[in-house]
Amino acid sequence: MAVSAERLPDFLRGLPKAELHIHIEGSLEPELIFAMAERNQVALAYPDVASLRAAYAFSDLQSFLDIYYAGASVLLTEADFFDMAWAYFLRAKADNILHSELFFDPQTHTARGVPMATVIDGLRRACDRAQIELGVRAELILCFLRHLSEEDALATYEEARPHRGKFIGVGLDSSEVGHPPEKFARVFAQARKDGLRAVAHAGEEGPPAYIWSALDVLKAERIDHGVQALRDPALVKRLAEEGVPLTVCPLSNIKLCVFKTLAEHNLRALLDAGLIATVNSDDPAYFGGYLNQNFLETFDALGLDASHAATLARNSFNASFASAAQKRDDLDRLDAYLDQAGVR
Ligand SMILES: Nc1ncnc2[nH]cnc12
Ligand SMILES: [Zn+2]
Repeated sequence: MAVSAERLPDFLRGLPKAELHIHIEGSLEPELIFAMAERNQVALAYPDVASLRAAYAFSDLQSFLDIYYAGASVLLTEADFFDMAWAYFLRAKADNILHSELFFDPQTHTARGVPMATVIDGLRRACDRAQIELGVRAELILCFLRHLSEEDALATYEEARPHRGKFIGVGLDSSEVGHPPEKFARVFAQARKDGLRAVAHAGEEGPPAYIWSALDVLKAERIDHGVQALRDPALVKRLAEEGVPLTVCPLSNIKLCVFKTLAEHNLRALLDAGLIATVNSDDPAYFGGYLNQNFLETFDALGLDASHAATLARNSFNASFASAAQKRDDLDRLDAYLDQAGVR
C-alpha cells in the first residue's frame, strides 16, 4: 500500500467521492438557523447559537428528529432553500465531492404553508449553480415522512408531480420503528411508474425485516443506513448477490446511539461481508461533521487503509444515479487519483 498512515488523512481528504445520503435540512448550521430566523421573524426556542448547539445531544433517532424539524421551521422563502443548499455545496466542493444526491423533506415545509414550488425551485437553482460554478453535480430525491400517513405522502406526491423533472427519485425517512416500508407501497409504485428512482431508509434502528420489505415492496434500489442487516445472514446473502448498495452514515450512527463508539461500528464488517457500502454524512450540521470528517474519524477508529478508501469511493460512484457517461467520468477521475497515489 503506497499511502503511509501519516499520509492517509490527506489522501482521504483529496479522494474524489460521491455523497448519496445527505438530508439537506440536516446541513442547516445553527448560525444559518439564527440568521434565517431573524430575517423571517421566526421565534426559536433557544436564545443563541451556543445554546442551540448545546442541545445537540441525542439519545436516539426521535430525540434528534424533534430538534431537526424545529430547526427547519426557519425556512420560508426560495432564497432560504437556495442559501441552505449553497452552503452545503461549498462544503461538498471542499470535500472533493464530484456528485451529490440530496434528500429533501417537502412535508416539513408544506405543512407550514410553504409552497412546494418554493422548496423545489430554491433547491434546484442551487443544484444547477453548483454544477456550473463549483463542478459539483447534484440531484434531488424527495423523501416522504414515514411517521405521517400514506394518504399524506400521496397528496404530497401529487403536489410535487408537476415538478418531477427537477428531482430524480423518492425516498423514505423520519421515525423508523413502527412505520415499516410497506405502509408506503402505493406511493412508491406510483413514483416508479412515473420513472423515478426509489431508495428508502431501513435498518437504521429498525429490524432486518424492514430492509426486506424496502426491497420487496418498495423496490428500493439502495438502502439508506442498512447497518442492522448483519443481524440476518439470509439478508446479507441477498444484498451481496444483488449488489444492493448501503448508504452508511458512521458519525450519525454514533450521535444517535446506534453504536456506542466508532470503534464498534460495523462498516468494516459490511465490506468484509461483500456488501456495497458507502460513507455519507446524513445530517452533518447535527452530527459533528461533513463527509471528509466521516471518512477521517471512521478510518482512524476502524484502522481502515487506502484500499478501503478506494473501494468506498468506487462504490459511491457505482451506486449513484448518475448516467453511465457521468459515472465513467467520475470513475476515471478516481482512477487517476489512485494512480497518482500509487494505490492501484
Ligand atoms: N438519520 C435519519 N433517519 C431517518 N430520518 C432522517 N431524517 C433526517 N435524518 C434522518
Ligand atoms: Zn438519513
